[in-house]
Amino acid sequence: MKIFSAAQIREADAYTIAHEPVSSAMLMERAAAACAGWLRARFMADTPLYIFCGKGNNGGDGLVIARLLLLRGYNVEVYVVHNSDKTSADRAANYTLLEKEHPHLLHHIHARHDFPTLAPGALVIDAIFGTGLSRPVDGWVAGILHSISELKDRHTIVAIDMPSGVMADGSSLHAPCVHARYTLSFEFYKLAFLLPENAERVGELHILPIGLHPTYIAQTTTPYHIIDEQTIRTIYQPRKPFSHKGTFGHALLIAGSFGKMGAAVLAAKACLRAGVGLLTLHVPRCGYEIIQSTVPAAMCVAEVEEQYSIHFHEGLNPAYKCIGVGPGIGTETATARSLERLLEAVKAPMVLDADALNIIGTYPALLQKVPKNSLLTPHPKEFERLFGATSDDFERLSLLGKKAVELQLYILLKGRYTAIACPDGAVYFNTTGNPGMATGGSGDVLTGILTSLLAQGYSPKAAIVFGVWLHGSAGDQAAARLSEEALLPEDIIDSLGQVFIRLSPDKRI
Ligand SMILES: NC(=O)C1=CN([C@@H]2O[C@H](COP(=O)(O)OP(=O)(O)OC[C@H]3O[C@@H](n4cnc5c(N)ncnc54)[C@H](OP(=O)(O)O)[C@@H]3O)[C@@H](O)[C@H]2O)[C@@H](O)CC1
Ligand SMILES: [K+]
Repeated sequence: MKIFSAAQIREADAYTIAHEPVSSAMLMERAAAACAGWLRARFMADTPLYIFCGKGNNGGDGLVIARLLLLRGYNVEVYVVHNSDKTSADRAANYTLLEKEHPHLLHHIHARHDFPTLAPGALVIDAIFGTGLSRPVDGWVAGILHSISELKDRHTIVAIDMPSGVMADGSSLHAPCVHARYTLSFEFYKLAFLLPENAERVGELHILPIGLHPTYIAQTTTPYHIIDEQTIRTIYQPRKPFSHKGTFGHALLIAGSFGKMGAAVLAAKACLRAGVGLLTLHVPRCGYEIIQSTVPAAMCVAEVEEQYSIHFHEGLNPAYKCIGVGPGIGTETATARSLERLLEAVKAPMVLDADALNIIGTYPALLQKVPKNSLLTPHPKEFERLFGATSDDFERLSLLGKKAVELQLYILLKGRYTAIACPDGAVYFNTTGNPGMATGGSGDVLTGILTSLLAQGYSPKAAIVFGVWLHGSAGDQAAARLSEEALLPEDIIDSLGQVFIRLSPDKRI
């Protein structure tokens, strides 16, 4: 699913009006009807409802929502926020319509002291600004956004299309914004919704389809995409009946050290469950019995070195189709030296995570030695160590994209919506996964999955997009069974099977 900019959304709007028998007023009606339907399904007609409307089309949506809910007997008051002397035509027409039928329900806000006192338990609809916001809000209008946000703990705030004050395509980190409990947005995710700095403002996000023209959507390019199940189904390759273990590749995982063998065990189990044909683990001496007894399906190469692996660049089996390195290996100087030699020796794309990334953070010259098209999986702190600090999430996203192109690597940035930046400039956001997965070990599971998919012959782009989605989906399956609180990385591994079954329904017994 594509993520469009505010300008492209306006074009989609205009294209739909030009190519379908629908006027801009009808499109507004459609958008408002989708919101009214959503609200009616969740809130009773006697809920006191306050709708704050701006002077643009977002305000127009608010006025139509008011009219539609009044028709259903809802208890509505409308407050027009006079943020501008100008108004849009569709908004003006809907204002006239409402004024004719319900003049006593219309109120006007020209200053902060015009803000009303709300009845207890009220529902507040924020339809002040949407995708047309062109600059940070200031003055008394900023005060109104503030007054709405202050209601958050006592009232339910629902933002229409965007929480007012949030810019669709740029940072509004320090700008006054409405903090909504729910955001009902039309047709597309907006880039701003996917970045952590807006999490508290957007609240629970619902995307409501309003039938924008499919041709415009298909023809228009954007670097930003949401990973959806439809895309995953085109990537996933079900197994053929005459397959054998050689068909699914031989992976090497370099993981674990004294006190961190759990990382190796988790990565190994995930690698196997994600379908690799053969798996070898390279561990220090202290890990040998652990691996042999907990992951019997894997082969194990143990070093003479007791606590840390420092010779993993030596004697690499040419049969390895993919090497994953990092979980729990530690950051000893000798380990770093071995990593450098490994990076010099290997030409095929690898998976680098955790301590491998921390080592590269300490010796940044190593970045240039990472084989092209490798997968790097930093969390935000590791990302900062690798590429430096940024002042907001938009700047960080742009740095992520820039580095992926410059270094010709796939770099993902872990988060609620993990972002995957590709060497061709595309960025994919993943929506699967849940806060239960924010546990030590969850990243090791991802490393195992990615190494497995690369070894099986998935292209680096297919492997990272599929792998991140799979990891999140398995986490969601596990959380549904066990709760987010009780979720352990092992449960993500155990749920991988259910996700594969979901992808290939014909395999169900
Ligand atoms: N295709 C779709 O998805 C559909 C979209 N639809 C809806 O249209 C919405 C977009 O409408 P839009 O373009 O009229 O812009 P909108 O968000 O109402 O803001 C414009 C107002 O903001 C003002 N303003 C701006 N910055 C300001 C500031 N800093 N401080 C103060 N004022 C500021 C600006 O004032 P001006 O700059 O003119 O003085 C003007 O009054 C979209 O979000 C969705 O809700 C549906 O109806 C149909 C299908
Ligand atoms: K809004």
